[in-house]
Amino acid sequence: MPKLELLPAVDVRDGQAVRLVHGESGSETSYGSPLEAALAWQSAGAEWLHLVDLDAAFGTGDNRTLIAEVAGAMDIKVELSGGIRDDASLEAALATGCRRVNLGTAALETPEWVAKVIAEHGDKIAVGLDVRGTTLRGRGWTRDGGDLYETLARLDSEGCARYVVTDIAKDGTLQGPNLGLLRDVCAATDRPVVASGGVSSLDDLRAISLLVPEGVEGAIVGKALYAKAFTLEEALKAVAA
Ligand SMILES: O=C(O)c1ccccc1NCC(=O)[C@H](O)[C@H](O)COP(=O)(O)O
Repeated sequence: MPKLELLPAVDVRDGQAVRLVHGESGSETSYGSPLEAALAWQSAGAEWLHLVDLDAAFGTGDNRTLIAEVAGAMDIKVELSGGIRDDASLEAALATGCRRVNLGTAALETPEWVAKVIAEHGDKIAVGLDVRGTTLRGRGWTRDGGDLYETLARLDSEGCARYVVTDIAKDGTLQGPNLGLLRDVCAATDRPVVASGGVSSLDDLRAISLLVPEGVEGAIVGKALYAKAFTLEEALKAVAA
């Protein structure tokens, strides 16, 4: 059985690595230099980095230069998220050398464009399904954007390669992942799913690992690492078994 991939998160707001609670603008705790954080996860053995431009997601500017600098400094695979909504932002994201990008708002607001870029870029495109209940949220998770399962069916039919699934109610709370949601999404699609939001302990990661046979491929870990609930080395060991 393949092991669960771990993606330590670096979310960037106003040039700083931050953690939010429920993804809400204004709830951030700052953790300093994004580059230092990313290099620390890389040194600790990460194979992936989940890198988010929160200002681009919220429409409060962007950290494009810094994001490119961080992505460019990584020897590991980078998943880039936040505010990628048109040809220019997609081009800039892919030009960082990242392995793949997450589209969120665009999948809700400009489905034709998303279908086109999925056809052009294949598995370089993942779609972030960020939900409250089963309602998708866009624009930095501030606006409702339709039904999760209807959108999933549409994206599946367009050939979307992978989904990053976040329960916003869990994100940044250290309350544990929504395993039921992950199971339900895996049952609704044959594409790999990356779990995001709420991981608080090594047991949470072991519980997500048990969903690998159902289709969960990876888990994004943010707050738990910054709060030192466990180290990345411990997390990698926990999912290696
Ligand atoms: O990814 C986005 O585009 C995004 C937009 C608006 C608010 C938050 C956003 N992402 C947050 C993340 O991807 C978190 O890093 C991730 O869910 C980790 O959560 P946690 O382990 O609970 O800190």
